[in-house]
Amino acid sequence: YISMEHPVCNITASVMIYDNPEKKWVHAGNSNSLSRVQIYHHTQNNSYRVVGRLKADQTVVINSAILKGLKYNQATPTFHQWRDSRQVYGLNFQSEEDAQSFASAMMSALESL
Ligand SMILES: CC(=O)N[C@@H](Cc1ccccc1Cl)C(=O)N1CCC[C@]12C=C[C@@H]1CC[C@@H](C(=O)N3CC[C@@H]4C=C[C@H]5CC[C@H](C(=O)O)N5C(=O)[C@H]43)N1C2=O
Repeated sequence: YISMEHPVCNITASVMIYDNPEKKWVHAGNSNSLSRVQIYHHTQNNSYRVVGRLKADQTVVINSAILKGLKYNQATPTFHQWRDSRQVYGLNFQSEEDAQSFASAMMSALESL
């Protein structure tokens, strides 16, 4: 099977989802544990998505399309966030370097859309 999607980055982060009614951030997958967060590039239709899986049990905790015009907000040097049609996502990185590495992969994905 030739997968049409290829990871263009692969970073460890804690994934958070904003609970709008409660007005607070919650840990995705209800687990304050680390996830492997990847940006996948679907080569055939030149689309991208962010996929995150808990390291502990591979639960998918984020699966969000990166759409043209997405505003990626680097709220702090180690907490970045963005919205999609359904939710607001936050990534808590372990270092500024990891955050920058993810941000540059996100930015180049956005530029190529
Ligand atoms: C207009 C808008 O959506 N603005 C967004 C940010 C944003 C800007 C541009 C493009 C996309 C986004 Cl998501 C926004 O301000 N949001 C999205 C939902 C929550 C929030 C709205 C209000 C609050 C004010 C403080 C800030 C926030 O939540 N922060 C700032 C960075 C900080 C970092 C980490 C997280 C982890 C837990 C901690 C907390 O909530 O106690 N926390 C925060 O307090 C985060 N907030 C937000 O990020």
